[in-house]
Amino acid sequence: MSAITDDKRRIWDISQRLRPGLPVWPGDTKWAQERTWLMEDGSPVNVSKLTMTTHSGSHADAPLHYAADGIDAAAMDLAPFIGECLVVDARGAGSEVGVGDLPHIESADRVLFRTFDSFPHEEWGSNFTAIAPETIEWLALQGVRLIGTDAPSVDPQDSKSIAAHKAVLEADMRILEGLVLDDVPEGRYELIALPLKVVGGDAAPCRAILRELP
Ligand SMILES: N[C@@H](CC(=O)c1ccccc1NC=O)C(=O)O
Ligand SMILES: [Zn+2]
Ligand SMILES: [Zn+2]
Repeated sequence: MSAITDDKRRIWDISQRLRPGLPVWPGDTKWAQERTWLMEDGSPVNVSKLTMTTHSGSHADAPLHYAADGIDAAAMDLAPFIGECLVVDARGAGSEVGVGDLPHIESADRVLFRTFDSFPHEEWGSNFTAIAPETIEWLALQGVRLIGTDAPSVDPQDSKSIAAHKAVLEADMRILEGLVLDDVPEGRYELIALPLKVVGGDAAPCRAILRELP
């Protein structure tokens, strides 16, 4: 029996399906696919072209997104994106997750927030729950290195200060946005969510999963 099938730990795929019609930030690049080589036309293979925003679906922001001199997706260390995490049910937090919405959090390196009752797979929602900058500062003081959310941003859609992203920058934390956490009970899991190695990328899509801890 291969080691792959031996590992019976449950896996939750917390990634959005990348497809035409994928909801994107208003004004951002829509997801598009085009076949460039077709077997039906005699090509030995099918090949496609993708047009997409770096912030497509479940993705990791790079510091370059919120700091002109920030590092890009290809330069980010991978350690924050692999390891034990805590999933927190923050539904009902309202416009933003405040420190008062947090459970007692001890020794968490990574915290993922669920804010949707049901993830909006088919339509863009502008009134998503952001994360208050004070919450990010507090989590940084607890040693948290990565913050994830099912929302499309840690800041409100109309934010001009992007104070939550700036708090992340100050603490040199990492961000995952657009996760799908509907089927994930609160608790501790192994997170694996590796950003594509996009040189110059201000963000990069991830195939994000959670796995039962050993
Ligand atoms: N996922 C992005 C959303 C974002 O910031 C954004 C994406 C496209 C165009 C503009 C954006 N932000 C503010 O104007 C974020 O990191 O928050
Ligand atoms: Zn983003
Ligand atoms: Zn962001």
